[in-house]
Amino acid sequence: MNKAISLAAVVPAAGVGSRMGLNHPKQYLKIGDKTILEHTLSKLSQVDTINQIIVAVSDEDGYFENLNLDNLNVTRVSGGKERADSVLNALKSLRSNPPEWVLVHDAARPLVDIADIDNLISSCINAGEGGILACRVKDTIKKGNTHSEHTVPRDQLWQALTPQLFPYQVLLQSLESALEDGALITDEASAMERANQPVQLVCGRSDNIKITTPEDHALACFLMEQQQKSI
Ligand SMILES: Nc1ccn([C@@H]2O[C@H](COP(=O)(O)OP(=O)(O)OP(=O)(O)O)[C@@H](O)[C@H]2O)c(=O)n1
Ligand SMILES: C[C@](O)(CO)[C@H](O)COP(=O)(O)O
Repeated sequence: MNKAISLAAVVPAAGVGSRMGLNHPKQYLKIGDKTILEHTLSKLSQVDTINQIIVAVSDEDGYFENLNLDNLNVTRVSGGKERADSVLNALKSLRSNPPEWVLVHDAARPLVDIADIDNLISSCINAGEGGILACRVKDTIKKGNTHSEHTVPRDQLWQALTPQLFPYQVLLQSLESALEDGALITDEASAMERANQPVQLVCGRSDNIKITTPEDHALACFLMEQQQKSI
């Protein structure tokens, strides 16, 4: 259990899911009886340390209002063109009553383990610096486009996951500055690295997959079934 801290969760959920190839955003695909987004919000709502949940949703999204959020304390804000824009919009919405810390978690990662989230929060709060869930790569990694140029040494390679947890003001400033400069920001850690801020790598489960392509959805359905059996 983490001591009482001021921690807000931000859930970027404004993507179109183009790689999933559907006629609706992938976060509304079902896994069992709930949508991916409902699963993700339900997971975050079970983390005692999280005081509020801000979800960035496209203004054109007609699905969110039909979700069964079981009276979850969730606030909707507008998404943006890219994931980083959606996250920044959500961060700006917190300026009037800023939290100390903010945890950003992809809507598309419903399988996240609550124990991993608690571990990330403990690691960051105890160290006084931000960090991300990550897992070491398990395969041999090749560099190249359609032909292998060479094998990349993998002893220091990690796959970045979410949640990613950082001090709120520092993340807001770092992300705002990065986007103003036109930097390519695909996760919060890259904005923090750009600002020379520390980013801890906290080991997380590799089944915390981001549901991106059709085969990910099939795998997620199996994994969620296994997860629910173990509760
Ligand atoms: N403009 C965007 C783009 C993405 N996301 C969110 O960021 C998370 C990770 O992004 P990704 O997996 O790339 O989702 P999509 O952008 O929807 O997928 P694709 O790139 O295949 O279109 C998702 O929860 C997605 O909803 C967002 O909030 N706003
Ligand atoms: C944030 C992230 O999930 C970490 O791996 C990833 O960068 C999101 O990338 P995407 O292209 O927006 O899915």
